[in-house]
Amino acid sequence: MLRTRVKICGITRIEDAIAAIDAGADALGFVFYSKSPRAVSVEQAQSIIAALPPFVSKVGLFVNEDAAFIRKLLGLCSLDILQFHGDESPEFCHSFTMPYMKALRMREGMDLHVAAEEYSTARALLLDSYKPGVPGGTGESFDWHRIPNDLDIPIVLAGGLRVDNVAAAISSCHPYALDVSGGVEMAPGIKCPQKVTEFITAISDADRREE
Ligand SMILES: O=C(O)c1ccccc1N[C@@H]1O[C@H](COP(=O)(O)O)[C@@H](O)[C@H]1O
Repeated sequence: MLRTRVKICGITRIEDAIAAIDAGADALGFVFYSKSPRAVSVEQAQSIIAALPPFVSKVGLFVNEDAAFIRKLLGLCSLDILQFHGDESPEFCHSFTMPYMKALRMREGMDLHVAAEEYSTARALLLDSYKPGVPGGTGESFDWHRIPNDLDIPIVLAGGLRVDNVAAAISSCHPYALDVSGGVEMAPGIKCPQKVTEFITAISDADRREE
């Protein structure tokens, strides 16, 4: 059975991180973007990461951040992969010699074949909804049928995912992974363990149905 991976983004508390891992999350996202309600400080991320068991991917999310800040952070926090959620160029994303995903907001006219070529050094493209002036965490989904099925790069699907739409998301575009933030929260930055569990269970159920 092909298993759709799960990233729970916007982790701000140790207990939420552990609950997500216990529920089966593959990756946890730490938002280093000060304008987000889910932003974490370097110290906060350090203490959460220090409490995690092995074999869970730690993702650092940035929006048009200074290279110097990112480099300094990489020396302080043990991250596994970077998520660039702004207008970062392929050269910028690649310059940290770390695995990275490039988030693309699905504005009209977005050509994913061109983007996949541009960001050919990315480990995945993360596709999110486009909302003018909001870089991410919009809670809104987009038309998943816009994703071509012949892309040569893993797709991480994001934007407005919830327990009641993950099955449709998986059957429409068979992404490598789903990334959720707002859909599993009880308040911005505070995850709801029950929603996280239901979300991951719904993914496993959908994967089984896709067999
Ligand atoms: O989570 C945020 O606050 C955030 C802020 C700025 C850029 C990206 C952000 N999160 C990412 O947004 C998408 C969708 O989130 P949601 O499920 O619709 O709330 C996801 O990739 C998060 O990693």
